Amino acid sequence: MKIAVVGTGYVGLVTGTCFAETGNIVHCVDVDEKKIALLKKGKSPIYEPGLEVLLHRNLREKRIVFTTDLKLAVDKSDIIFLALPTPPGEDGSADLKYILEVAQKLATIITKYKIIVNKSTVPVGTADKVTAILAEKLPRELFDVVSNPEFLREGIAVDDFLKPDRVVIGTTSERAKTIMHELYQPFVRQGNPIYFMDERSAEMTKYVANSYLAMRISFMNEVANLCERTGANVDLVRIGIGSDSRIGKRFLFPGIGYGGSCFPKDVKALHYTAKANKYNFKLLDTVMQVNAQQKKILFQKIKKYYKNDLKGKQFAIWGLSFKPETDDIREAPSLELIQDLLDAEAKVSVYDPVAMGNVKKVFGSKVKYQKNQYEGLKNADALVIVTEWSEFRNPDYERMVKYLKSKVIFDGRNVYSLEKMEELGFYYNSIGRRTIHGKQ
Ligand SMILES: NC(=O)C1=CN([C@@H]2O[C@H](COP(=O)(O)OP(=O)(O)OC[C@H]3O[C@@H](n4cnc5c(N)ncnc54)[C@H](O)[C@@H]3O)[C@@H](O)[C@H]2O)C=CC1
Ligand SMILES: O=C(O)[C@H]1O[C@H](OP(=O)(O)OP(=O)(O)OC[C@H]2O[C@@H](n3ccc(=O)[nH]c3=O)[C@H](O)[C@@H]2O)[C@H](O)[C@@H](O)[C@@H]1O
Repeated sequence: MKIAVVGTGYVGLVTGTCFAETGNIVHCVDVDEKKIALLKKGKSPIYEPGLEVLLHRNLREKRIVFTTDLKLAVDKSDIIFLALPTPPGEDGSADLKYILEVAQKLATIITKYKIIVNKSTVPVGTADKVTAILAEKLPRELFDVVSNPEFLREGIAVDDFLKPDRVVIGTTSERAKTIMHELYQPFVRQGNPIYFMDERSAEMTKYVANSYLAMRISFMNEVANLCERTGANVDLVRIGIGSDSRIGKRFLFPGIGYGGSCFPKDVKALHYTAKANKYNFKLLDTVMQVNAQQKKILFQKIKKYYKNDLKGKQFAIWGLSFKPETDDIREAPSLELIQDLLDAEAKVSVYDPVAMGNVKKVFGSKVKYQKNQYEGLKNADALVIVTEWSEFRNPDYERMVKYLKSKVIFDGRNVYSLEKMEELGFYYNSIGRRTIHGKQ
């Protein structure tokens, strides 16, 4: 099949590459010339495990083409995916300007039947808005607008796209349904379902999935805070409840709040949709409040330990991205923590396997960037673990003990067992578990 993907960010690039991988001819379009130049050379502008291998293969086989020319891509394709940003506006609503601008352009380019697919996360009613824009200039039989939300996670995006738990397709057009069904067949061969529904329900499904997951995290963060106050261990509670198949084991990890480009913005956007429809969605308010509070939890623990005097104290931070296996720092808890530490006149040195370049763009020379995880520990008053990268899980404890000025760890991700920390004599303060006071 012939496909265009407009927008080559996290979603567009993975979508385009995976469609090419199943034999389709894909034209990927972006307005960012630098990105397109890199991609033409087979270099991914984002860190996403496994992506570059597929990119190289499909470039070599000429199944994927990168261009800044929207008309060329549309002329060569039958299905046009929109994988454009939908950032939050001032009021929390999803800003649709990128989608609607491209829809205006498509209305002047399309000359034969095309399916326009909203891959971006867009509020209920967006398919109707795009349809209305196209219908101003085009006869109705020349296009269908489909909602096909994406559920991939960064860091495991290729796998998620190639083997989705389900594919959701919102369309009431039989013609579009048949084509979309054929396109997605290679991805659901293991028996995972394609759910066809109307456009509005598909649009709503995406926001509800993200908001529900965000709610689970906020719920577990509150449980963790209560566990700390009652002497229970949240990790044991998590295992205890997760084995109930009605609850499930996944996405119950407490931490320092959800970040990333999607949960924060999508919860806000659903909240806005509720408000716009005169519905007071109380749970969503709480999900956001709890998350904002949880993002401060490590800083509060640190402040308490040092009795509010952080001036001149030196902290080594491990992990900056909003989660492991990505260089994405959008809404990452690390950013807020670093800013709070700097405001308190502490010294901060950081290490992350892939996200340091992005953090440098935010903090410049205000913090020290270390070439490995141990360097920053030299003379540091404490280690602070913010992102649970695998390489932090089984570290060289001897070096840690040797380098750190004091054996103090604040762990926002429960990376170490309490027994190990006790054995090594660390002061160890984690989330939802008792504090180990250690031997200094
Ligand atoms: N990042 C993620 O893991 C997921 C994101 N989504 C949704 O997918 C959408 C896209 O998200 P990301 O890929 O993360 O965004 P992104 O910001 O990484 O990529 C968007 C791309 O669109 C390009 N662009 C902007 N205007 C353009 C135009 N007029 N023509 C062509 N290209 C243009 C930008 O240059 C950029 O490369 C959002 O609605 C997001 O909520 C959905 C599922 C997962
Ligand atoms: O719409 C999107 O963009 C995507 O948003 C999330 O994916 P992503 O943001 O890549 O990352 P997640 O793995 O969901 O993690 C989000 C945040 O929640 C936190 N988290 C996750 C799981 C958990 O148990 N506890 C927890 O605190 C992570 O640390 C991270 O900050 C969803 O999981 C995807 O299904 C969705 O497609």
